[in-house]
Amino acid sequence: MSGGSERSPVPAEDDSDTGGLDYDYDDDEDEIEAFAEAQLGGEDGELGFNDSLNGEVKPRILLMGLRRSGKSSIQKVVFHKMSPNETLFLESTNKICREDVSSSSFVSFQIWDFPGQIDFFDPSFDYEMIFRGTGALIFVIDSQDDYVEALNRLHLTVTRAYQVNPDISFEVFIHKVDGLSDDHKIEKQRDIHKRANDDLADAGLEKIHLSFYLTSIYDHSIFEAFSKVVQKLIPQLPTLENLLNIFISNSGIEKAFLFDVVSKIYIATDSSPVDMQTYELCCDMIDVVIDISCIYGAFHCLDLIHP
Ligand SMILES: Nc1nc2c(ncn2[C@@H]2O[C@H](COP(=O)(O)OP(=O)(O)OP(=O)(O)O)[C@@H](O)[C@H]2O)c(=O)[nH]1
Repeated sequence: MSGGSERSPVPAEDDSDTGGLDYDYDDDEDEIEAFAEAQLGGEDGELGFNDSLNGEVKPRILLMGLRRSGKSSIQKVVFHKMSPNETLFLESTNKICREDVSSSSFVSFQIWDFPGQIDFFDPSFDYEMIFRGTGALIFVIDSQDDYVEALNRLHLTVTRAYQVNPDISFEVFIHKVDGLSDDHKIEKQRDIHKRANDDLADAGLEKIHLSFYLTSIYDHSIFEAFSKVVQKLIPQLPTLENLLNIFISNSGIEKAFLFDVVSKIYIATDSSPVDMQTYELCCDMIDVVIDISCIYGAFHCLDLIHP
């Protein structure tokens, strides 16, 4: 997670990095900080999440997990095009960061990035307010670390969140799997899946559904996983899938994705299974398009329009 001072809106010139594509990252860090201080300090419990967010309600995605599990790296790599190696220099975050992601009518949500060390179950911290407006909760587990504590924390987080809002999608990212062999990955996933579900069953909460993903910022797995999380927040998904089915059956095209170009999240695909290699190929092609449009694209067009 980046230090709080680094979480500033993307500067204007960054538009050129995306070929002038419109991407609105709107950080209201001061508001969040004020909220967190108010909540954690217990001095001003009246400041609520929705009060400070200029009235607009977007689906909220929470990024939670222990310290150094990789939450901020995920956000930076997926939404800020940071190179994975640069995340090595990210500082630990000590406050909640909210980010608005609005690049199209389908991709419009907020990401709330929680510092690992925060005790949001502190009685003075209004977690009900947090979970009430949440669409998806991503819990990040560092697969290269001992995950017993992470699983305890996952259980606590999920059960509390479910009590407040049973409609939340619970997504578990078994993260940093780049350091593991294929066999080891499957083994870890199986173990984490079993332990997490056993914990829920012991608490009589087997109706809570957890989705698991093996992720790494060093390959496309993080983009694929985030795509699936975001898709669950898009009410028009069945319609989009149908349209893509019609498209491939009438065009002879093998596979179709509807992409959010800037983040490389795919918003929908036809109903045939997703093959990682095809997805990666499409992502690479998008990078080429972005690079070329940076050189020849909208930026220069704007020069022509407004000389
Ligand atoms: N190998 C590997 N390292 C990763 C991956 N994702 C993140 N990291 C590294 O994990 C470290 C911690 O990442 P952060 O993003 O700062 O973790 P965080 O969960 O935001 O940490 P806090 O701010 O303390 O809560 C950094 O050194 C990252 O480079 C990954 O997929 N694979």
